Amino acid sequence: MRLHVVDHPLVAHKLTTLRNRETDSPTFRRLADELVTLLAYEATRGVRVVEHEISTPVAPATGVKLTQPKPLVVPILRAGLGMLEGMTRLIPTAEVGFLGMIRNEETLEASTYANRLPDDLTGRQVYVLDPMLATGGTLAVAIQYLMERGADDVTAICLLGAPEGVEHVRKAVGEEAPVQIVLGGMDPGLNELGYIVPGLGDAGDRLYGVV
Ligand SMILES: O=P(O)(O)OC[C@H]1O[C@H](OP(=O)(O)OP(=O)(O)O)[C@H](O)[C@@H]1O
Ligand SMILES: O=c1cc[nH]c(=O)[nH]1
Ligand SMILES: [Mg+2]
Repeated sequence: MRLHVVDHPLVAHKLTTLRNRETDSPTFRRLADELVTLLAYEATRGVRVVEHEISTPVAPATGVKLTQPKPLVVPILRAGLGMLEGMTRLIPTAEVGFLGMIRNEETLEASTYANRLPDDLTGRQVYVLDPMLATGGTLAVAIQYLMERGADDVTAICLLGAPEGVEHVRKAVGEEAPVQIVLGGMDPGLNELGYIVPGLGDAGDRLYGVV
């Protein structure tokens, strides 16, 4: 499993405003959207392409195009939905599947309440979207599930992560797994409620309001 923490001043600048408790929901949504596009640019360096012959107005040329089947993007509801548009702006032809997952706020265990994915993911390259990687319980379950269904290359894009979460996912999927985690920032740790510190609070609530 590979970890890439994006080191870019624009990402750090946008993350700072995102974290600020004074930032309202519309601004939070816009920033999450902008951030995912920046992170996705890094996260898709390994997107699969094949050679493609075209003719320019001047001469024949060999370029590349995305392979078939197209990459699958999987936002983890609810908060991951706030990253979907920014991702599909970069890969408009990607297919989109959905996983609805919720973390029990007492036990911190993740459970799945919705699943709308292609049945067979054999050989698929999958991009998972979830703004927060805290204990890692949610992401570990999601990645293991996608790999059980056949995905052979999984990249998770998260706005913020904590070392505990990264290590949990690493242990769950295994060191050699074809899994990559791309983070906009890595915070020092978690508090006793399992929240990332300093973090940004509850990403779902900040995107969509408290339910
Ligand atoms: O790494 P973990 O400890 O598992 O925590 C991270 C998860 O918690 C949040 O979702 P939440 O359960 O709050 O659901 P929501 O998106 O509906 O708010 C977040 O969006 C992640 O999915
Ligand atoms: O800090 C955290 C941890 C889990 N989920 C969130 O939305 N934020
Ligand atoms: Mg939440």
